[in-house]
Amino acid sequence: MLIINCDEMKAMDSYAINNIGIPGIVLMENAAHRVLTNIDLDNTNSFTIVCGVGNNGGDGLAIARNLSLKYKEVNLFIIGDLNKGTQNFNTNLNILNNLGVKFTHIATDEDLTQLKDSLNNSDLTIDAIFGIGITREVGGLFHKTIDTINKYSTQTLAVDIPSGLDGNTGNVLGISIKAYKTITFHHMKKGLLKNKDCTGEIVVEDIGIPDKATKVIIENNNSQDKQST
Ligand SMILES: NC(=O)C1=CN([C@@H]2O[C@H](COP(=O)(O)OP(=O)(O)OC[C@H]3O[C@@H](n4cnc5c(N)ncnc54)[C@H](O)[C@@H]3O)[C@@H](O)[C@H]2O)[C@@H](O)CC1
Ligand SMILES: [K+]
Repeated sequence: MLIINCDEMKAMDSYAINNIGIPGIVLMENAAHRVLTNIDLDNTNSFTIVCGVGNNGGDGLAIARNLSLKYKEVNLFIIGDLNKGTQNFNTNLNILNNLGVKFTHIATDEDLTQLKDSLNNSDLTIDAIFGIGITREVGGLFHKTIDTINKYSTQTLAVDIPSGLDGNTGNVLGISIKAYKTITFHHMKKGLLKNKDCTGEIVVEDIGIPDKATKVIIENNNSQDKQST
């Protein structure tokens, strides 16, 4: 099994998008479908989905759409500055708006009460707050949101990486989602293997990034390592 770090994953995503020409939104849609195949949809009917405003959040929005198209009960929450959404996050949010799928923006502590009620009444929680793009310790309302999810969710499925976990080291950056299952994309990330307490079972899913992207990035890194020794 190939085990990679977050920078390598970002470089592979970028190579697939910019050099091979696969639009990021296609990878995002594939990611959403791969998450869905890991859910027992016959026995899971109500969902709380919590999204950040990066591409991990975009995955969460695509999952929300696909579930609502299957007539599942979806309670969608978004945390973060809505003016700073990534392009693919915004594309998915626009589709949801056009479909009339509503969301709650977690902007104050009071919004956590609604989150708590939703978590108490859902069969499954989907964590799409942060993935490989986490850059610092989790504080403030993000910290409280993750804490609320850990306290009230019956079971939480993490998209790519449990939010708050450092995908390279497995360290908890202040607080982390405790998932029963993590669906990670393309290849295993180093940090996931170091913190089973947060990841639960780990499943690696193919989202359509060609092997060529993996090979080019690994070869580049190997030749840089040789040059620096
Ligand atoms: N690059 C791509 O096109 C693809 C990305 N994918 C998904 O996108 C993820 C990576 O997306 P991004 O690079 O946008 O990063 P993330 O979505 O993981 O996180 C970035 C967002 O989190 C914020 N942030 C980071 N640390 C924070 C902290 N401690 N407190 C508060 N806010 C914080 C950033 O300001 C930014 O808004 C992957 O994990 C995967 O789930 C997949 O959709 C496949 C395609
Ligand atoms: K996540």
